[in-house]
Amino acid sequence: MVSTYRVAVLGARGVGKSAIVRQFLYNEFSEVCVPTTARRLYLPAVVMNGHVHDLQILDFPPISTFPVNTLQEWADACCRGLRSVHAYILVYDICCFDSFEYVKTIRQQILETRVIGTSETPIIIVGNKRDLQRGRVIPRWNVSHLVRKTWKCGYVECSAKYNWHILLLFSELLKSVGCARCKHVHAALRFQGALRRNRCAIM
Ligand SMILES: Nc1nc2c(ncn2[C@@H]2O[C@H](COP(=O)(O)OP(=O)(O)OP(=O)(O)O)[C@@H](O)[C@H]2O)c(=O)[nH]1
Repeated sequence: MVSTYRVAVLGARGVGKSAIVRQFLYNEFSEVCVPTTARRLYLPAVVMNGHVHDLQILDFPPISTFPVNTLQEWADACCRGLRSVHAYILVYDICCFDSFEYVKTIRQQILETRVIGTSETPIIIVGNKRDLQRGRVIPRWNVSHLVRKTWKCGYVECSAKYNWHILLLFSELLKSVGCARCKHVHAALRFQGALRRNRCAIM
């Protein structure tokens, strides 16, 4: 059986959202900063522990506010599909304080606008640009403690540039969306990559 999971990647301008997705899908990284102007949909299939999962990864440009209802979601083309995903990846740049504040705000808005009675949509907080560790603005322990203990969210630090912990991020993601088969997976779990690498549509 193939399961399909829809995931939204959100974060402030230039934190590396697209770089993370492209590193995961294509094993490539570019120093050139090309601002995302419209949401992009990637449709990889991922094999994990012998099971195939279809992912729909939505890479969003920075949004000003999370849509409070379905009407607002559909009125703004950039936000379409945002409220109905199975998980959120909220990315910040470990060297940029404001980008963490952005993540805080968006997370709060997601919680406030969540439809009462629906099951919780997992949120994973990602600290990107770990290779620039010397420029870190908030101690790792403080963020990790806040995110894991207080927010009850997953926390991963990665470097899209050096492909460090990118697979870990997506394995955490699959685990968090309740993939029963993946619940007892340990660090040795292996992704066999995106099977249909070229399935990328710009919407
Ligand atoms: N050093 C370093 N640079 C990175 C890393 N990830 C992304 N960058 C750089 O950060 C810049 C922005 O990367 P993008 O992937 O375009 O960021 P984004 O969040 O998708 O940007 P917008 O969608 O326009 O908001 C680019 O110049 C990347 O090369 C990383 O892990 N380390």
